[in-house]
Amino acid sequence: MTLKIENITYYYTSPEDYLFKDVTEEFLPGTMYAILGQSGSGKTTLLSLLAGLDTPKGGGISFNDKAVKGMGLTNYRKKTVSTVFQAYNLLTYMSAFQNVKTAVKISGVKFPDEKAEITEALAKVGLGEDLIYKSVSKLSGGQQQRVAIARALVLNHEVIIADEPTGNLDEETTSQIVALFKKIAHEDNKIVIIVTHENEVAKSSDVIYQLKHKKFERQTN
Ligand SMILES: Nc1ncnc2c1ncn2[C@@H]1O[C@H](COP(=O)(O)OP(=O)(O)OP(=O)(O)O)[C@@H](O)[C@H]1O
Repeated sequence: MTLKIENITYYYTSPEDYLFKDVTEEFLPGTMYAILGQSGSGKTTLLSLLAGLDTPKGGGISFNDKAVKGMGLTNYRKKTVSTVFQAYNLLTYMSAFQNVKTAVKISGVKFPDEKAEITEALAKVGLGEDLIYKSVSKLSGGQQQRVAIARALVLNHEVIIADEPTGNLDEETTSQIVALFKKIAHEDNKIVIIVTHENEVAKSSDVIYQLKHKKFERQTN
């Protein structure tokens, strides 16, 4: 299982004004990656390519040696990759359980015992039955981010991508969420890729990519 980017190039307006060019990397299961870089360096752009929300201007992305473009971006998003955002992006008038259930419904996946799958995903992120039926608007920021992570986990996708997932959280909650992502990478053998500007998050990752001067520098912790 590998997610590969091969010679990818991206720019918004003109090719001369590229954000990155000819970047080749391989992302492996069981590994937590952090993407660091200054504001405006292109971290979110790279993530949107890895998440199948956009395609590179040059080069290609493949999963298990199949081109993402060939399988179709929607298909790739539905089957392979789940995304977690800084702002949680939950339906706040619904409970945690309903938020995860909605994601399952949208995906079209049919579980033999849906309730058990949803409850298990929520339990995995540390949310028990006392919390999962409450409106998410009544949960703390850290708990809401856990709901968003459970929503990403329930479909059992191989790639979990997160854009500044701890950006709204305090230090202690950040450590807990980072530990959770690490557990998902190491114990569930997933490819976890996190964009962050926080050194604390980067330090806990297995591999750091630093977007610097339009190039990626790779560093192993
Ligand atoms: N839709 C767009 N059209 C044109 N330029 C864009 C667009 N989206 C982003 N950019 C520009 O591309 C550059 C990279 O943006 P991106 O959001 O990927 O950076 P980032 O490293 O994630 O930044 P931050 O840490 O501030 O979120 C920025 O200069 C930004 O202004």
